[in-house]
Amino acid sequence: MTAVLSLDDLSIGYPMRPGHAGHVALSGVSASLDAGEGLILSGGAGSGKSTLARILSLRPGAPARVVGGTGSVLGAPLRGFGHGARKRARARIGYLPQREQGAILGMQTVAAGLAQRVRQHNPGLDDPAVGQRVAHLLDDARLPLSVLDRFANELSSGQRQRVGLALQLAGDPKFLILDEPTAGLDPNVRPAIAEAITRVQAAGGTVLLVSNEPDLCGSLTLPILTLDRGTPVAYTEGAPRPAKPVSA
Ligand SMILES: Nc1ncnc2c1ncn2[C@@H]1O[C@H](COP(=O)(O)OP(=O)(O)OP(=O)(O)O)[C@@H](O)[C@H]1O
Repeated sequence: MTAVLSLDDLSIGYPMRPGHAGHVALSGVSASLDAGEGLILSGGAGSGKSTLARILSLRPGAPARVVGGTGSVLGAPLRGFGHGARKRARARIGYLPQREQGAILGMQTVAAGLAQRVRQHNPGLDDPAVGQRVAHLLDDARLPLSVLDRFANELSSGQRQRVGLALQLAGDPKFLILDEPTAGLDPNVRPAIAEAITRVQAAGGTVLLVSNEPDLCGSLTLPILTLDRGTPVAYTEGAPRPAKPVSA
């Protein structure tokens, strides 16, 4: 079985640009995650967490580049040829970046934004089925139905983050990347995030969570990779996941 995430001595750098010297933001990162597994990335400010999360999302236009080692996500190589494979893999990756809350819906209401995302991933669904899926997504993100006709600027920042989560869950991601999803937000966001992680893993998806928040990380059973100034410095095994109950 191919690993969902495979990193071997990966280094990532920001290229030189006018007025800014290039620099290596991350080096020597190795990791492997199979379907259903997860990892927490922790570390201080500037340790390289968001840089790694962004590269692994395969979103185009990242300012950073892989400058050493090798890596792949959902079978797509992180560097070199493989644009087609990266595009296919990207469609199966959910990525909730840090601080991008304002732009999540464009000029649409929550209902329209979620329905659009559901249709993108399931072109054959009829309107009632799309509506049902949207209602499920709201439930999964612990949002009330009353947010459906709101625009992003009419939501609290915690609600916006949960809408961002629902948008990423709409495609049933095989790999879900959450970058500091609870930082600075109201405590209602935490259970929505923790439940989403557990649900994605239970469905066979893989999760990368960037977080330093003890309450969130402690509520999960995931291993923790700690970075310090661009270098991995510690790895803590996760707690064993509870066995599934055996039905008689
Ligand atoms: N667009 C950029 N251009 C050049 N350097 C950058 C850019 N973005 C981040 N860096 C640098 O890369 C390094 C890692 O930054 P990164 O944002 O990945 O760290 P982080 O661990 O996510 O920090 P935080 O917890 O503050 O979000 C830092 O030295 C940072 O200054």
